[in-house]
Amino acid sequence: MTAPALQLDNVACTFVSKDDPSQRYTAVREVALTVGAGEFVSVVGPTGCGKSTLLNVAAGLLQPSTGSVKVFGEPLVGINARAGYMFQSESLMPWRTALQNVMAGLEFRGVADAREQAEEWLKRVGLGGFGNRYPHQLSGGMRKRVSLAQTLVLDPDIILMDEPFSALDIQTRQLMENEVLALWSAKKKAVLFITHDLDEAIAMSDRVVCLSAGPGARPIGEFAIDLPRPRDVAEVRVMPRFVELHQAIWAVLRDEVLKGYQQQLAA
Ligand SMILES: Nc1ncnc2c1ncn2[C@@H]1O[C@H](COP(=O)(O)OP(=O)(O)OP(=O)(O)O)[C@@H](O)[C@H]1O
Repeated sequence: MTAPALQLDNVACTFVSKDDPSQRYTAVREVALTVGAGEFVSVVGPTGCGKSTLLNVAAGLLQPSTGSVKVFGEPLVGINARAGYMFQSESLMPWRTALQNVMAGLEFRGVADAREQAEEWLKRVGLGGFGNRYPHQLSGGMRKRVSLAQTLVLDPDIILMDEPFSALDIQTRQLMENEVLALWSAKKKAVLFITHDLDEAIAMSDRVVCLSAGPGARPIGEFAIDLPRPRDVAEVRVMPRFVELHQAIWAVLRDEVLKGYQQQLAA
């Protein structure tokens, strides 16, 4: 049996409290999470529960306080070199054109045909004619496409996405979600996708993992999404099975979301 792309075992992350440095805050604890090679897994949970923290652990940007992280069976040491990331915030370099942004990682690696590969990826994300534009000359959706090309051009075995489309309007967002699914199904990389949007999680994923509210957030439910593929994220939402899955997952998540919301109000 091949090792999972990503395996978190008994992971906990404790931070020094921002309000009172003498206090410690345990964001997540007892987290076991696996993403199989080629599997698309989403993590959903209330606001502030620790979703980004887990993604940072998977990326190797944050060392967990306890527990272990394995990447294709090997213990993760330092940055996860087999993963590419796409974050919520803009990650493009404003002084570089779209093409130069997509090329940057390949250049850094010393790849000889960086320009050709970057041009190819810009075409794949529908921006063939826009390589010479600077980020400020592109729409929000286009900038996300450039980010996507920038991530995928490096051909990572694991793709880590932290609410990548949350800033987009709903139509652009659905287009991007479908594009990601099409690209993913062609290459079948492992994806760990963080979102607070349950509809998006169900529409995209093979599996949805629910986290409890913090402190000490941990997985409290896991659901296999047995909807047929290929999927159109807008069409799949009206399928009876989608509605059933949504109800089942929301039943697990609802109280936790309320708890998370109340904690935010109290903070
Ligand atoms: N470096 C840090 N130092 C102190 N506390 C932190 C640090 N990083 C995260 N936290 C705390 O850990 C908790 C989890 O944060 P995290 O950003 O992972 O949540 P999230 O689920 O991604 O939130 P959201 O849904 O709002 O994006 C929060 O209470 C946050 O304030």
